[in-house]
Amino acid sequence: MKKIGLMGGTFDPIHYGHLVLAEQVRTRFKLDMIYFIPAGLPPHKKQKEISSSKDRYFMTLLGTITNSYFEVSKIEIEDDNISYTVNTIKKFRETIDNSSELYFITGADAIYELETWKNVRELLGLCSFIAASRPGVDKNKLSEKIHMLNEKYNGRIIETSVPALAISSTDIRERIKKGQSIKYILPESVEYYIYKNNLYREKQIR
Ligand SMILES: Nc1ncnc2c1ncn2[C@@H]1O[C@H](COP(=O)(O)OP(=O)(O)OP(=O)(O)O)[C@@H](O)[C@H]1O
Ligand SMILES: O=C(O)c1ccc[n+]([C@@H]2O[C@H](COP(=O)([O-])O)[C@@H](O)[C@H]2O)c1
Repeated sequence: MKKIGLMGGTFDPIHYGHLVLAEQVRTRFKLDMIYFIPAGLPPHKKQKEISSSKDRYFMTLLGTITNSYFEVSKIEIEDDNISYTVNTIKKFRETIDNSSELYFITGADAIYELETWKNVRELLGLCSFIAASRPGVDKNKLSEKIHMLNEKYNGRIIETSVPALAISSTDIRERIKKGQSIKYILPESVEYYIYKNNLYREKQIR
């Protein structure tokens, strides 16, 4: 029986917060593999403000390339519909062995929004969730929230903590706009990709 982690995100861009979370969870929960799934059309983000799925896919590929336990899945970016996790899990299940266990990995912020996700009851019946603390999130409140969700939906949300990295994609995009350094916040290859493709810069006024 295999234990497979799924790490969904917009990854605009992928950064060390995502990678540390995934690696810590992989080793702690003895997962055989983690699939990073860049969202095609992320349900809760303003579509026109996000980078193309091609750029986010390439950055996710570059960012995960040095870890042989990490793969990148095109399952959401190849689909023109909104990337609802419940649909992704069902589709992903069709591609793997029936006995495999699926663990959807998220940061604490996603847990607070979970009840707004599509078909949350069905979703929690399809896979376990691993919810990691994230800087700025109160751990007691997170535990209470997880307890409440598990009771209400008969879910399997497991709490874990990872080394706190106060990094977000939003902050990286802001830094680039302001011309500040992003070195050591994300993999160098991703940093190069961003500069080479001129991502996240204000439009030039001519
Ligand atoms: N620094 C971090 N520590 C722990 N979890 C994180 C961190 N950054 C992102 N995550 C988690 O990774 C998943 C994907 O996140 P996402 O791609 O939206 O990144 P983000 O940095 O939160 O992006 P944005 O700032 O654009 O909202 C989410 O479940 C999120 O909670
Ligand atoms: O299924 C949903 O309704 C849903 C709503 C919001 C977010 N998600 C998923 O949660 C993951 C993190 O989302 P985000 O917006 O923080 O990058 C990503 O895989 C999204 O597809 C899923």
